Amino acid sequence: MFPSARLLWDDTGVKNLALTGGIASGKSFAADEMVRLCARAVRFDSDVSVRELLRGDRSVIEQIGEKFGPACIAADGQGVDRGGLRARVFGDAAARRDLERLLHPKVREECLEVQAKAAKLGAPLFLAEVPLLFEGGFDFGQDLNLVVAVSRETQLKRLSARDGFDTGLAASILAAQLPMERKVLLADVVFWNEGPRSVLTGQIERFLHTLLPHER
Ligand SMILES: CC(C)(COP(=O)(O)OP(=O)(O)OC[C@H]1O[C@@H](n2cnc3c(N)ncnc32)[C@H](O)[C@@H]1O)[C@@H](O)C(=O)NCCC(=O)NCCS
Ligand SMILES: Nc1ncnc2c1ncn2[C@@H]1O[C@H](COP(=O)(O)OP(=O)(O)OP(=O)(O)O)[C@@H](O)[C@H]1O
Repeated sequence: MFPSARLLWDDTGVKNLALTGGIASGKSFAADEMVRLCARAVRFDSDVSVRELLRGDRSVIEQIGEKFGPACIAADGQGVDRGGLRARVFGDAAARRDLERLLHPKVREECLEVQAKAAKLGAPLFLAEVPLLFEGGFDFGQDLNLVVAVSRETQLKRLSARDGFDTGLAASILAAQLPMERKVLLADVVFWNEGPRSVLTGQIERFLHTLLPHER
């Protein structure tokens, strides 16, 4: 059965959605729009979870210092220097996998906690943004995998406008991710974000209207 068929008929319980895409494809914008359009939705953002671990989890910070060196620790020693760590892991696949092994179980644990809270609250929707959903086999029993997709050209343009990364770094981050075409094939639902923001908003409005016709 097409996975969304059950969701469309079943009006009870929280609908669990995973949202992914490539770097700078528009995941955060799409998630912002989903929670704006569905006020009772509960959201979890893996990138925010990672940032909190890198800022405040003493054991994570110490292990990163030991594994990847002092250039990855902030000058005041209070957290991880994300720029330093980015430069370290996107040039070295083994280091990146090591970092993922340290962080991903913690991110998933937090995701499951927020998901349990959403169910307890009786939220209609739980939305988890997981950039490496397919690469990492991230599974929280989601009903649907949503992908926000753009062409590589647009992705690189938006990434460089937002973060100012040089082309070498941008290419190595993209090389660490499944190609967008693969993500699109693995998706249950694709949002195409090549056009203006209003076009993505329109796609999300229609999707939510179909999934949750009684929710505003
Ligand atoms: C390398 C780090 C320090 C860079 O931090 P920064 O603040 O610049 O980026 P941020 O965390 O906001 O991630 C931005 C985007 O980069 C891409 N990205 C991040 N980590 C990875 C990775 N391991 N592999 C491929 N792409 C990645 C994703 O598209 C993500 O949405 C940070 O991304 C990190 O610790 N990554 C490892 C943890 C991880 O795998 N995170 C992905 C979600 S679980
Ligand atoms: N349709 C659009 N038109 C123009 N700019 C856009 C559009 N959608 C998103 N952007 C811009 O592109 C950049 C990337 O979008 P966003 O941060 O939502 O992507 P992301 O997938 O969450 O990124 P990351 O992988 O780094 O977490 C941002 O600067 C955002 O404002």
